[in-house]
Amino acid sequence: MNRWAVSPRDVLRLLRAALLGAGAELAALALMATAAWLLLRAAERPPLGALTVAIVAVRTLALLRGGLRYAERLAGHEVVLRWLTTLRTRVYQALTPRYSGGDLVTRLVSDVDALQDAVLRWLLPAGVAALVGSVAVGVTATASTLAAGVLAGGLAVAGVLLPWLVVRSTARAAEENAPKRAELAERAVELVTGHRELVAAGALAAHRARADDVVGHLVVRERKTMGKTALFAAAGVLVQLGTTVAVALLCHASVPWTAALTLAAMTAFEVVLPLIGAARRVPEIRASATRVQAVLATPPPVPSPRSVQSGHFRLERAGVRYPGRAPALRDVDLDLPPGKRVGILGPSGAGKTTLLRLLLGAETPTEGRVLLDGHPLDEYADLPRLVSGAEADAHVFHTTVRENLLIADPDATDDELREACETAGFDLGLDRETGPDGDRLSGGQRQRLVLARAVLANPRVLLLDEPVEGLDPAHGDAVLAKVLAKARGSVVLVTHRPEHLAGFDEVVTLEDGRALPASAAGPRPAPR
Ligand SMILES: Nc1ncnc2c1ncn2[C@@H]1O[C@H](COP(=O)(O)OP(=O)(O)OP(=O)(O)O)[C@@H](O)[C@H]1O
Repeated sequence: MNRWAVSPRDVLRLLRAALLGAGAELAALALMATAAWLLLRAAERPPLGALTVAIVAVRTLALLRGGLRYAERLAGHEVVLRWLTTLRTRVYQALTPRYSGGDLVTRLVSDVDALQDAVLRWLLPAGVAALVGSVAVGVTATASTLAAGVLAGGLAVAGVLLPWLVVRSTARAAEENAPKRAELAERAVELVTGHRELVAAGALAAHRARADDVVGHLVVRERKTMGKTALFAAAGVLVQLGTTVAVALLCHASVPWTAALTLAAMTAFEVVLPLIGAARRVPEIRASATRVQAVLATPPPVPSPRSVQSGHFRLERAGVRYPGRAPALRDVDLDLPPGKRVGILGPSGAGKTTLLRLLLGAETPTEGRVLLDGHPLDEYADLPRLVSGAEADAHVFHTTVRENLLIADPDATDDELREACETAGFDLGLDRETGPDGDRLSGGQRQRLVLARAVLANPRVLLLDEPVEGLDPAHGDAVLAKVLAKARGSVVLVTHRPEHLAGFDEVVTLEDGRALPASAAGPRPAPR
């Protein structure tokens, strides 16, 4: 099996579908030719016996055409659906470690579906058209090589040149429209997510007008492209007419045989002409295929069997730089053996969350190294079991409080869940619905639910990102003290309040992504 997950059996199945499709179209072609021959031969009033074979052939071919078309649809869909099942599994396996949410769905559903269209609407019809066209040219050659040459030329123009022109013009239009499409997507998202703010500022109409402008621009461009495609399709019909007339004039055979060949030529175009319309989707399919190929080409990180031993983290001159931005973090050294408590201070944007994300393995250092027991973090499959916590953007599942907590400890009893809630200062009932990503909770409740989950998980390395920021100071201090008292291993606490770090083993103060030297960071908190 190759990178595209196409097995030799798939190729055979595809070939079978193409042969069935070609059979159906050839039956249609023969039906037209035989019917024309029959009509004109009947006009010569031959004995009925001379027409019997043709009469039976017309009936047989009509039945055969329908039957073969049905069989071709079945065979074509069978091969595509089987192939897509394997391909989707491969793409999913390659995607899950690298993407999530909408991006994953887009790549998995839209891109792979586009490949289905590539086979059913493009590859199979093109194969069938080539087979039918070749047979039509071959049969015409028995009467006149010149007519056969003209037919071959006409079919090549309608089946190759015109679809290629459509692909070229659609691809160019897509390229030109890409910035406007991106702008439209951005404006649409702004209109939806920022609707309330836009209404409050009285700017909704202006924003909507700008979005309408973009839509108007795109509609004009789309119409132009559609117009061009329609012109190419019309040109295809003209080529069909011209070629058919030429075949009629150039075939020096009996009248019934000439009529049969002429109608056969015309019918051959019926198989080829749909390729012009189908060519419109080629650029889109090509883009999807490139994206799927890129996903499949990069082997997914294979989690090694390495499992955590002592759980000793070490940052060595670690840094993170987002493209086109000043470094979010640089040259940070940190030693975090089991049981050590480290506090992180620093102004907004100093890189505190980025540092936690490095320890979680959610961010890869662009400079330096982040090691766990001496090995890079991506060598561990079970990292989330060791290190977790209450990150600012932790996900709240759309279910009840209980289910959200049980994720941290599936065996916990209701009493244990309540105890964790109490520790985190979270006072809603366990059956309370949380809504999508916790939007039926207040900001503070959401934050404390995430904290209760971290308490319940009780990991060997607990990371807390400003966990009591929304609470009033006295209540926040009490909650934090309880949470820290329950922590069984190392703790890294990001906070704006140095008094939270009393008793911590080390305090790192970040500024512009750098750790300040200890003397510049102010007095160290009292030891525990
Ligand atoms: N995904 C991202 N892409 C680009 N820049 C980012 C990204 N995430 C963070 N940054 C930038 O990196 C810098 C550090 O961000 P970080 O979230 O670590 O700061 P912080 O100290 O946690 O701030 P705060 O106290 O406000 O939460 C900031 O300048 C931020 O704008």
